[in-house]
Amino acid sequence: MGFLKGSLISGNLPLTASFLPITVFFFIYTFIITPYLFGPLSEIPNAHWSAPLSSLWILNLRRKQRETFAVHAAHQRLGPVIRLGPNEISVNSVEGGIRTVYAGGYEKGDWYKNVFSNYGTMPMFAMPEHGMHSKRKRMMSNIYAKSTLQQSTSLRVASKVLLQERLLPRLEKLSETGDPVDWYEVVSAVTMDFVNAYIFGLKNGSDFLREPEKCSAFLKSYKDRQTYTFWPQELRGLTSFLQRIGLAWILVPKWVDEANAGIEKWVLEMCDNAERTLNAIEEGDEDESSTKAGNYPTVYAQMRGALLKEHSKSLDDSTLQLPVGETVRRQRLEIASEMLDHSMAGFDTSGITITYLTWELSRPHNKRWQDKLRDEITGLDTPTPTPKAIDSLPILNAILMETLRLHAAIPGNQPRVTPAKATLGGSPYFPAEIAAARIKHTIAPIYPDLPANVRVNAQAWSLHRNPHVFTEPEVWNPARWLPDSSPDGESSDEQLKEMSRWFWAFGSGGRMCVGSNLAMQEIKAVICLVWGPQGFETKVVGDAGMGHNGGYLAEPLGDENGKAVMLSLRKVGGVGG
Ligand code: HEM
Repeated sequence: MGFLKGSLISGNLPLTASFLPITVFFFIYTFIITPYLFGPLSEIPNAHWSAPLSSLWILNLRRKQRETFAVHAAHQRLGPVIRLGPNEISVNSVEGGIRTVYAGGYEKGDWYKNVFSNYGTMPMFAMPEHGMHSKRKRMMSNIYAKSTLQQSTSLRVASKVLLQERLLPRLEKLSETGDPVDWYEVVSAVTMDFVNAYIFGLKNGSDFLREPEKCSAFLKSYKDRQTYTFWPQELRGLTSFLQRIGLAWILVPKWVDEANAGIEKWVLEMCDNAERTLNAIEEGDEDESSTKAGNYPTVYAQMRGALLKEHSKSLDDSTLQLPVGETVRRQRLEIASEMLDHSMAGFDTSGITITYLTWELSRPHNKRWQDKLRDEITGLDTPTPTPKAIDSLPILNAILMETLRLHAAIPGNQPRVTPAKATLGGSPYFPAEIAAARIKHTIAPIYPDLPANVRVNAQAWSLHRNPHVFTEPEVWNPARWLPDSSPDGESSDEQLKEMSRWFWAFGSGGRMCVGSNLAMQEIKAVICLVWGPQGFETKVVGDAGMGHNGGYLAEPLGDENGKAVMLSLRKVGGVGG
């Protein structure tokens, strides 16, 4: 036996010795040499030395919400197309970049679906594929068109009530006490009430402006949840596995689910209230007076009507038609999921924008812009100008555009997935001016075709900081958005055109923000109130919390007390205009 054992062991040795180097070489070749040198993405510069081998580097940054800055630094070092992981790249150019990736063909994939579904059903923002998405978008686009918004009686009335009767008295009271004002919290209340008034009608929406404690509690729980989206979004498999064995709480605490359920319950109540308003109108108990009072649930009614139309069109036999109430009841959660998304997508992005805009305007070195803005708005000669009149103010527009550029509320990556036979676009034969632009890093180099299912990202943070398009990109300078033919302007028509091509605060293509016109109208109306004829002089008294979050959203990080920017308000305008 001893002999047999000995011979077996000694007989194995040469075999292991000859296989070991081959196995090691095989592994090195497959998992290190190939991804580095021969893989389809191997020509693209690596943002980190480990990028061809593993996603750990980028995942770690995402978990800490510091990705935006690291990716930007890599683009500055390595050019407009970089590799973030074995199967992931980032682009930072218009030609050979966002123009191709976001024009259609590249789908959203599961990244959005994994966290932006509500009540177990997807709103259009989360829909992975073009077909179902474009059908839904067609249903909703018209009510968010600029002309619809400017002419909406319900929105005009709601806007007047919110600004004149709720925001103004609150700001006046705060200015009288002389206490520093937590501005991010105040504007989050305005933007939440505003978007909800358009979706559900004034009386059915939120009333955070008059219920500051409720607003504070909501904001805290809404923000605290945010960091936990990393797990289902980036590591779906692991999160689902832990869910199946009842251990999901290791990654995502139970209170996060409870907070999500609380938001769903709240939005469902607003939907049910909106439904009651519509029923009252349909039954003749309420008439156009509900519109006159700002109570018409415009967005809710649009989706409900579109789904009812779709339902009746889908039936060959009209006798199969269900009563309206029953059809709506069956579609209750589908409508609520879409409304929840618009409410949440609308309030925080606009609130973040107004917060950064106010911060910039209230810093001592930007005082001249605050003065110019006040002069421009008071020139309108009415405390309640129409949205059209407000929209025509060039300095106001320049201040807002510059804020959306430097402090885009969604500056982070917007992932898409390559289809089969994907390319980043561009032509291998480029004329002299394109070659010159290429040298300046404004156009991506041409890389070979990309394989299917590669994650491709772009981020507004980097697109908005291209020094060849935006001179001194880190400086907040509204003058760049004004033509050099105007007294305060700096840019030629050509420069203005080029900056607009690179402006990406609302994304681009078929998945571009549906609420951009609402956001612009609402933000401009708030600015007109704060610095208009009834308005205030604002100064920063504390801004340690104004650092940007480096994740998908860029809300201010907050100081040790969670405060973003503290302002002093001094009433300088006349009461009642
Ligand atoms: C300053 C304010 C806003 C900014 C900066 C902003 C930005 C964006 C961006 C960048 C996207 C594309 C995101 C992606 O593909 O990952 C988007 C989509 C979207 N936004 Fe906004 N947004 C703002 C206000 C609003 C408002 C007020 C609403 C309310 C209706 C809204 C509703 C939506 C919806 C529903 C989508 C998804 C569109 C689709 O899937 O086709 N947003 N937004």
